[in-house]
Amino acid sequence: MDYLKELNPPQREAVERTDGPVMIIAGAGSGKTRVLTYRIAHLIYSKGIDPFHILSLTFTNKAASEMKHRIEKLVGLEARNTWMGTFHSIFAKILRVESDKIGYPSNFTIYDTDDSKSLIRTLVKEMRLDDKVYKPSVVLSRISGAKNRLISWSAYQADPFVRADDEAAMRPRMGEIYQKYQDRLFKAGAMDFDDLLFNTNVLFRDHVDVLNKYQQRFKYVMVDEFQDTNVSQYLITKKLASVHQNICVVGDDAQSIYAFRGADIQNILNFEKDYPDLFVVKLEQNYRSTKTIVEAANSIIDKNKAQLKKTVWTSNPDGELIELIKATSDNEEGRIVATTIFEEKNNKKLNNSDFAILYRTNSQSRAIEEALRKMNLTYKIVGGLSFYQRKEIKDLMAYLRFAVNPADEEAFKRIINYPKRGIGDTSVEKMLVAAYDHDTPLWEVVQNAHSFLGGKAGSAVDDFATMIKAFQIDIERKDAYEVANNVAKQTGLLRELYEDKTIEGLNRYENVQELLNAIKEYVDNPENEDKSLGSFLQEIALLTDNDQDKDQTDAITLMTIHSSKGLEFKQVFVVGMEEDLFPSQMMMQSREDLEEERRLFYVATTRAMEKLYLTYALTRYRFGRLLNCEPSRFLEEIDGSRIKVNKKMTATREMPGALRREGLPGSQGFIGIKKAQPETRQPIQMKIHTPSPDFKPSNTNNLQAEQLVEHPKFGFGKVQKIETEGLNRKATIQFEHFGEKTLLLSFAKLRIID
Ligand SMILES: Nc1ncnc2c1ncn2[C@@H]1O[C@H](COP(=O)(O)OP(=O)(O)OP(=O)(O)O)[C@@H](O)[C@H]1O
Ligand SMILES: [Mg+2]
Repeated sequence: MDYLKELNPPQREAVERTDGPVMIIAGAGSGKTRVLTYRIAHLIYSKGIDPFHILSLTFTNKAASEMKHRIEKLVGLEARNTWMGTFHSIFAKILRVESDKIGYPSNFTIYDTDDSKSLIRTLVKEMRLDDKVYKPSVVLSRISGAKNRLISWSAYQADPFVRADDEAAMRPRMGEIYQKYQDRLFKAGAMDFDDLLFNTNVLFRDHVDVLNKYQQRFKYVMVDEFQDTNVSQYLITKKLASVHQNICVVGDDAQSIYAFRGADIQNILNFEKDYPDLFVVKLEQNYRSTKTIVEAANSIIDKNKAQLKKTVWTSNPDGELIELIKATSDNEEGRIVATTIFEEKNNKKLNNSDFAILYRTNSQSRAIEEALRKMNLTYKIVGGLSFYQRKEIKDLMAYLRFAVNPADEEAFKRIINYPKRGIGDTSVEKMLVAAYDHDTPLWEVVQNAHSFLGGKAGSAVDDFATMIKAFQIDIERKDAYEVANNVAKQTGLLRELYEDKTIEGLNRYENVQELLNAIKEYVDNPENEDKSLGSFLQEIALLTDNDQDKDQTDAITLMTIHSSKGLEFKQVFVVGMEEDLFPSQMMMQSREDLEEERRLFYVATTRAMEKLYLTYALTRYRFGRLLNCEPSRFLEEIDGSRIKVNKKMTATREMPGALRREGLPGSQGFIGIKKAQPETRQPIQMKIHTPSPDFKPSNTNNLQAEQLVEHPKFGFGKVQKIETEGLNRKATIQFEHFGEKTLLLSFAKLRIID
């Protein structure tokens, strides 16, 4: 077998240099991931290394499974035994084995972001703080930032700089919340995502014998997308590799796009210091994209000051010019993208899966989805509100979580009175307070609740506890599927959904069935040795946004640029190329932030193999308001000779003459385009709006005309007028997608935006 022939000389060198520290920092599409894949194959095949001794850390679990399959093809089934996955999934597995060393049960729960925010909301309420100042998302990102830099709550409280920051932001009690948050997680036998890494560091720091064991096990350590590792991840890898020193990291500083999550470009620079005898490989040839795309991408990233110098070139043909498309509105942008894909598919005999549509924020997908649906083009959304974030799925999962770990407070709050069994909020609060005031495990309180709740609520809690105990006996004896199936039935959850005969109800019922199918699949899969419910739950908790496209249908991929890292598609559409949207207004506080946005643009363009489209709209609904937009400054930064304005598209649309503009960007710049007339919008009957995650109805007593609001079903809108008729106050609201509606304010649930 001559797999080494499929590599160019520097790639081959990186593959063959298996021992000692190696770093590959190279441009997009130059074969970094390919080198890692072949390197593992080479270790197994030529060096006879037991796959069990190889650890490889990837950005998504999907990337890991693709890599595994590729290696399997090269060296056979043995490859399955390599340790491959995201940092979170690998170290969650290790923590499950070693949890007792740090005082956790082995069946610890993993809290997702919703659970974390809900816990923070509870704490903020208990501390009688203002949740507008201590917003759960803000508090969580502060805590997360600290943990990713390995700052514990006590270090946080002791650090005068951190304190000064919080005080300046009028949030002096942040450190206290952090402490309480960790305490509650611990008592609930739960870890959030950041804890998986933080606690691994604690484990390795305090238990040398454990560290030793894993140092011996992982003789070869590899990290893909190294530019996006944070300090916590870097330290884990460094510790693991410190005995054998066989560590290979690959990445591209130009693609570092997770600074906001604590990724630190400094890791690349430190790496050279930490390993003085480091072997550095340069890969310069791009195999992915046409010359046009490679050159355009180079011209973009050149504008960044902070970057390591490197050259990227390709021997691929020039290919087609990049096409720039202007649309009058976001809806028209969607229509143009859909028709273009339709034409390209026919002309070039492409599949749906050859196309990707990338955007800066998830909310942009709506207009695109509508247009694709109208043209009957199959698509899938990666990320966004995923299957496992749906309410009905979270409900059943909460039952399963609680049965496995009855200390799990967030799961408890979700299910104790769902389906309704007459246990009111006050009773629930009483139980939680009892647990915290007397420092008693929640499960013990629940089992004895009748003694202090009494009456109907008391006996309802009794029944609940009996039911959970029966599930726990099941868990000991049966596989995950049998248990889950039984839980869905016994709790009344399936019945509740079955009896709801609306379309949404039916959908929810089917979703729960789908979850049960997924568990069955998990149990039937011979690759999963541990078929217990606990093991299934852990797997699900660690799914990353990119892991959920299991079905094999031929579909166009829609996703944020962030999720597109490492992937490639024949044709790529980057939509919403507008100032304030991309570069994003929200992220732009400094020059560094602009550079990070630019790297994001570099990532987007370098996903394309054959053809790149860039589109922008002149008007767009954002935050419930029709806004005029200006083309993104990034469009002017691309080498003008690599791009053409799609005249056909702009000319065939009915647009005011002043908007039709010909010629290439760059020369005069086209930021000066006259503002568009807002398109007259027809209310479109479309799917019900999904309310914002933190949707909470506002007090509307002082609601006035011109204010922007969000309605849980009709979405965003602007108040036209307020009228009073007898005792009733009515608001007439122009909704973005549902037209004008008049609502009675005593009934309508509205969130006031500003
Ligand atoms: N020597 C080679 N011969 C042929 N094809 C190659 C070679 N090296 C890489 N490729 C192909 O080029 C494409 C890009 O490779 P790969 O995904 O490994 O690049 P990368 O550097 O990891 O990119 P990114 O920075 O986007 O993660 C893949 O389709 C890969 O199979
Ligand atoms: Mg890669």
